[in-house]
Amino acid sequence: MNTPATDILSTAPDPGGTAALRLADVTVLLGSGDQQVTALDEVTLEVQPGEFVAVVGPSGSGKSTLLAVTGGLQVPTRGRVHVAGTDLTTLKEKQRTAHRRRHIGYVFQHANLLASLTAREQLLLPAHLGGRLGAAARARADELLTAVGMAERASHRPHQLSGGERQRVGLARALMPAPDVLLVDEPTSALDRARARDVVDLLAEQTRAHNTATVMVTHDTEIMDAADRVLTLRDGRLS
Ligand SMILES: Nc1ncnc2c1ncn2[C@@H]1O[C@H](COP(=O)(O)OP(=O)(O)OP(=O)(O)O)[C@@H](O)[C@H]1O
Repeated sequence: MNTPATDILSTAPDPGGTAALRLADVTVLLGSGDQQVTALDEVTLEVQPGEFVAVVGPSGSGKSTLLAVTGGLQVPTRGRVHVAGTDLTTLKEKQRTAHRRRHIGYVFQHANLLASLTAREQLLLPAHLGGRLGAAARARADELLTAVGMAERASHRPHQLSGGERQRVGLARALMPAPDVLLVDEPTSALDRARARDVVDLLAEQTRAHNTATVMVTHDTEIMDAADRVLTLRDGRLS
């Protein structure tokens, strides 16, 4: 009997599908021997463009490992990680770095701004270092600073900004290369409740405005409602 065409199609390899981010059966083992830990255990996750997913989990549940693997900083022991249609696990380190710079934006726990640069310069630095600092980069930086409500503080340095304002600059900087995937690590841990709410609402808004597939890891359960989907990580398993 012939196999119907639909069956062939449904089983055909689909490297990325429509998802901007796709993790398939990702397992990460860390350490060795008696000390070996399963940091991620068969994690499968798809995130569509414009979707904001929050991953909550207690300390040691695998949140940092999930971000490291998704961001191409760490290669999983097993499984596949597709970002913008490319399987990061098949790339050599140099290609992976290039793919990461082009397709992934990162918002850090403490913004990680450079002390000597103004807010605007933080956004322009990669273009400057890459010899691409032209009118288009400047216009994009200004547009993003406006989008995150920081246009009037564009000339301020980090010590002249509040924690929430620094996070806004960090978000604008992450959006500069128009990434397909935005990875966010505990963005509210240094903020009071009102500022945490502002930052997470802004993340949701910017995810939609820029059509990024956003994954935020956090242990802060009060900010979860801003996400489209909330997943829980426990002992390396995602549910
Ligand atoms: N280099 C390593 N060698 C062995 N085990 C490790 C290593 N790094 C992390 N682990 C373990 O892997 C598990 C997952 O760690 P991970 O840092 O991803 O958790 P986390 O949820 O981010 O924790 P936290 O919220 O405290 O930062 C933990 O049990 C941790 O102890």
